[in-house]
Amino acid sequence: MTATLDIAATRTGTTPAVRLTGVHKVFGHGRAAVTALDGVDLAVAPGEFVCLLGASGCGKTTLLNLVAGLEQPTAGVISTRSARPAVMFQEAALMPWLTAARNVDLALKLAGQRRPERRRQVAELLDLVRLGEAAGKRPHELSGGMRQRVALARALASTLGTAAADEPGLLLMDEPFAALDAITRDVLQGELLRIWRATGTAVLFVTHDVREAVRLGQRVVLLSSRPGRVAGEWVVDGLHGAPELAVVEEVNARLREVISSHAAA
Ligand SMILES: Nc1ncnc2c1ncn2[C@@H]1O[C@H](COP(=O)(O)OP(=O)(O)OP(=O)(O)O)[C@@H](O)[C@H]1O
Repeated sequence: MTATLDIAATRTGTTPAVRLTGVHKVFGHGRAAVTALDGVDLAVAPGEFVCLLGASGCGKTTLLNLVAGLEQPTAGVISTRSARPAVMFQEAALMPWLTAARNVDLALKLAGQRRPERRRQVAELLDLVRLGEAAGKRPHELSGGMRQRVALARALASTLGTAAADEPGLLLMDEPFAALDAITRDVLQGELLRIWRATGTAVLFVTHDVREAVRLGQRVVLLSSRPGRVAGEWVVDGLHGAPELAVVEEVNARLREVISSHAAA
């Protein structure tokens, strides 16, 4: 979708935080081959918050894994400005034997930070996610929401200490709040927006929840299923109240269309 590329380019006049051009991904071979993504073009501007929305199995995680460098595209090009995109998943996956502070410290260490700076950075990152008081607790002593806060601090830590450290980074989030209860999810969505504004990082956020996508994103990109293609795009920046609800309705309607056309195929 050239429209997507143009939006990202004209917003900043600079290189996008990530750009996918004609990206295909096929798993397996022959009759067993599954085309997960089929010619996806997408760009996220530096500092932009983009939500990638789609039904289960449409290729959202595959796309994120490709951007993270965990998988290679079958065809097409992916370029990222940030040397180390940070990744956050549905499960916090913290080291259970390390405290919250040591989990964040480990990410800083792996990012090449020296010990004297790390102490200050750990404290700053835990403060940023409002967990300063819980620095000495181990994951089993924390609630699900608190564990995700640590995971967020760790993800942000992993973007520090690179050649591009002074540039705003890229945070890839794969349904990070899906396993949380509704109240905690609501709180963490607000926290994420605060942290995004404070850090200026670009965010590519995967969700299957239309309301979450419209609340969080400046732009919502809808993927169709099997194969995953960009099937719609909405600029939703700064919508509140009735306009926000109207867009939720519109995106829901398009999502239903995409799902039913796939079911009929
Ligand atoms: N490693 C793999 N090997 C084979 N097929 C795969 C692999 N990973 C993903 N797929 C297939 O690619 C398609 C897209 O999967 P993906 O996990 O990216 O979807 P998703 O939109 O993230 O789904 P969900 O919302 O359920 O997590 C699916 O048909 C899936 O079965």
